[in-house]
Amino acid sequence: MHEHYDVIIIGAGLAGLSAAKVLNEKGVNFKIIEAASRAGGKVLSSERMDRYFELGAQFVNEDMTEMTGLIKAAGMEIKRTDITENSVEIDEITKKAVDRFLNDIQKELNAEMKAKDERLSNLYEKRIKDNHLIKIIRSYHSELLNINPKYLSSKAVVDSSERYLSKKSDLTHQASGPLSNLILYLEGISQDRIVYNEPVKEVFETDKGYSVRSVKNEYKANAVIVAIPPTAASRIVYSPNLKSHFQEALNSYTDGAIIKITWVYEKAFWHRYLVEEKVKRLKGVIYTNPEGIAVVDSSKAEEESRLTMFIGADIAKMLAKRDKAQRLEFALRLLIDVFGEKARNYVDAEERIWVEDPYCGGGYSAKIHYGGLYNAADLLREAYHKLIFSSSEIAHSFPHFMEGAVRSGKYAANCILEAIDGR
Ligand SMILES: Cc1cc2nc3c(=O)[nH]c(=O)nc-3n(C[C@H](O)[C@H](O)[C@H](O)COP(=O)(O)OP(=O)(O)OC[C@H]3O[C@@H](n4cnc5c(N)ncnc54)[C@H](O)[C@@H]3O)c2cc1C
Repeated sequence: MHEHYDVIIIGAGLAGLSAAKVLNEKGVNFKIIEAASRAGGKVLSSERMDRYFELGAQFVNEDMTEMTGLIKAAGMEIKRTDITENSVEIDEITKKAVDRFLNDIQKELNAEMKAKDERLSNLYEKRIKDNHLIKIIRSYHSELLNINPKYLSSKAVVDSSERYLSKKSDLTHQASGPLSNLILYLEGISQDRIVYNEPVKEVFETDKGYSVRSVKNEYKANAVIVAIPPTAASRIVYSPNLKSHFQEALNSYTDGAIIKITWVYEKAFWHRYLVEEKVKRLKGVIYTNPEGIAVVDSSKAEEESRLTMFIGADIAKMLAKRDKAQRLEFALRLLIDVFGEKARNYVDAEERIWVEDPYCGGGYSAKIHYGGLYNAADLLREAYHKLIFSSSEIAHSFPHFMEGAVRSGKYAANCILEAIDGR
């Protein structure tokens, strides 16, 4: 006999754990089925005796109220990232500031992106004459969207950027301690109702509800929340009615690719950098060659000095195949090109390759490819009978961020509560 649950949640990332928190408050009998041996998904801290690194998500801002609330509930504070108004992003080749330029061009492009769907790269390659500027924009998009812009739907990109409901940068704040504390806090709420190491393979609608089959077990429930990235969800087998309703929307997404490397230094040598004959503080470096790499000052105010490099899209896929020493040397060489040999004198470093992670989507998040349904998120976030999808990608607000995942999980749980008995 299989135990019958009110709700099965597939995935114990932030979306799934946040959905579980709502269901727990309403006394619902639920179970979470997680593919990996740990909860948290793309939130992952590596902790050592003397320091920790955030290997996945790290930054928040003050408009991300669900996340700031959870960080405090988990016993931590919100700390400022050590960047100032005066900080700039520079282009590695021309050594000119690029962030203002990128903002201006983005506003112009957004209007055109909305009008007609195109491959994102076509949009600016047709309109911008300067090849170097094209490279900067391509590099910027490859890192930020972690997919080569030639594969992406421009309309979907602008649609999700409009759902980022903040005028502030997403880098301004961080938790005072490891985000794994937040995951532990949420896991504690669901306690023994999470099973690990059980990738879900099949979801079938039956006369009595749903049958969810993992690699080891079959679970029965009245309702299901599929709280995993849409690309991971597209690899599950569904009963014919679910397949015909959702599969096209799920197949509209493509996985990202990202590698994150963080170095710790004794001194923040990037605090005094000559940009266009003025000493500026660097907030990030956009490299134009190779494409798709950005570096940010990830230090927290009054804490040790850190630089974090994000390597996105094609270059991330290429570097993922090299061994660790080769990859770190390649990344370090880029820092040395910009900052000189002092970049070599780091005291500690940590990397994480997310590329081709089968369950977390490979990058910051999955994105809608050109030719897919640009409004796939709208379809996926509406319940069909008693099944609903949830993930940072499809959130109404702050998609692709932790905040979006939490909001999406809460929203999905409330929809399902309504569907099962109006609680
Ligand atoms: C390097 C990196 C840096 C980032 N930086 C930031 C940042 O600074 N700020 C920010 O806000 N966001 C950041 N993000 C994005 C943020 O991590 C995500 O938006 C958020 O964590 C996604 O949560 P989720 O629950 O939607 O999905 P996930 O975290 O992907 O969780 C999905 C869960 O479902 C499980 N799963 C998948 N398939 C199955 C299956 N078939 N059966 C069972 N379980 C399954 C997975 O194992 C995983 O545990 C970053 C991401 C990365 C990778």
